[in-house]
Amino acid sequence: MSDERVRVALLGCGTVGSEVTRVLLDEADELAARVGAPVELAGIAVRRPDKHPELPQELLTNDAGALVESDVDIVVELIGGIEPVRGWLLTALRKGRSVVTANKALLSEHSAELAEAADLSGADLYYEASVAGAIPLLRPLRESLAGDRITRVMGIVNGTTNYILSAMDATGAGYAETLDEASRLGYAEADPTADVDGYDAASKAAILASLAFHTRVTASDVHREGIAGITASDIAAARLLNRTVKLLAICERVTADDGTESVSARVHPVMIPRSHQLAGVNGAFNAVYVEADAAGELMFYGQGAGGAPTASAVLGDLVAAARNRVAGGRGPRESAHAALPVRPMGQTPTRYHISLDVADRAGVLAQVAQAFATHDVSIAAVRQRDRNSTASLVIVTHSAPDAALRATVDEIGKLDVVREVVSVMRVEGEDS
Ligand SMILES: NC(=O)C1=CN([C@@H]2O[C@H](COP(=O)(O)OP(=O)(O)OC[C@H]3O[C@@H](n4cnc5c(N)ncnc54)[C@H](O)[C@@H]3O)[C@@H](O)[C@H]2O)C=CC1
Ligand SMILES: N[C@@H](CC=O)C(=O)O
Ligand code: NA
Repeated sequence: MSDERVRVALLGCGTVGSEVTRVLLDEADELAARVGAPVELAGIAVRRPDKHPELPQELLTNDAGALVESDVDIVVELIGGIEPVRGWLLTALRKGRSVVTANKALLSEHSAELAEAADLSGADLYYEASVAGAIPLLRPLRESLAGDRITRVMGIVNGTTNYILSAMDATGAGYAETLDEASRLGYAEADPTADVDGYDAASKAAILASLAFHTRVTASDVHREGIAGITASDIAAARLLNRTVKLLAICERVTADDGTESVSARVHPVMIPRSHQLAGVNGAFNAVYVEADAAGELMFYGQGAGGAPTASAVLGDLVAAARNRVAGGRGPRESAHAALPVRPMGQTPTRYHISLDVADRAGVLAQVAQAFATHDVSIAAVRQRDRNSTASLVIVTHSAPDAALRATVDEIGKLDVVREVVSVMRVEGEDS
């Protein structure tokens, strides 16, 4: 074992940071054996040191900037958000300190400048915990699959919304009470609108698309819809079709007829058949499918949120960065050479489920069908149920550009014969 210590600065000691601290202090000998040198916690930046009587007081500071500038080898950032963290991490990387972070909000907007700063000094930048919590997913994309051609990454990447949707589906629980529970359990972001409005999943989709397609994709490139608009009617409409509702991140490599390639990345609620493997992913669990030319289909599953699971991924990165310090060498650098354009959502082929209450009289179906024909959208299935003077129509389309599907829904909503558009949602997967 090397005599040289690897000195670690920890920024933030909340849900995830407190679990990382516990392991660093309690499992110091074990970590040293794995790294090949002692790993020393040099300081912990917290907002209010007086609020942390449980931590070694000599390690605490409220000056994260000064801790980053001090004599440390690795900075572990578990505060979250973009500023002031971005400045601290750029400073750390420019000074040659390796960075381990779980901060998807920052990475999905600023990974290019962080990667450039890391390259200039030769430092490592690791962020396994930023997507799908404990699940080893970014390392497989960056390393194990680096020789393959990935075509699709799709899955459930936000634990909070999956926890809420699972509860709504299983027990009919209300949205607000379930969100409070997800926050109490440490799954939700400090501002939970990042979860429910899909920002967190969009950040993760940007990170996944960047790694999968060797292209810089930022959160603003990702089409984003959250679950705030999901109602009991949507859940009931899905149930009638033996489907359930999940918030999915879908990243695809799209090849046009002329062979040119682009990338599509989107986050939105989707109805999937109950027989689909993602339908059985409940609570704060995440699951991600990766499709690659040679590997075929791979599935990654596990705890996507929570202090201890996320700390597992952070500590794995910390050990990797520490080993590089001790043995020399670097982790994988940014790979963005493909620089594919991002395809707008309107051009992305999707399929819709549309549930309508319509007047129960002759010619209604023809008017509705005409709206589909006008936008060149073909219908895969129609189901009708009569209720007094109203009928309920459930329509599932074939694949069509999303813009055409949206235009069809707008037109249908304006028809006199349509009393209410009850539910509109994209669908994935075939009914068995
Ligand atoms: N909680 C989870 O399940 C997961 C969280 N993450 C990410 O991990 C990071 C941390 O998340 P949590 O631990 O859940 O958040 P948290 O809100 O529990 O902890 C953040 C801590 O940073 C502290 N902080 C804020 N400003 C500070 C400053 N200027 N100096 C020192 N400390 C400061 C806060 O007081 C708080 O204790 C975020 O980037 C989050 O997105 C990633 C995966 C899962
Ligand atoms: N708020 C996030 C935490 C993990 O990334 C989630 O709910 O998934
Ligand atoms: Na992960």
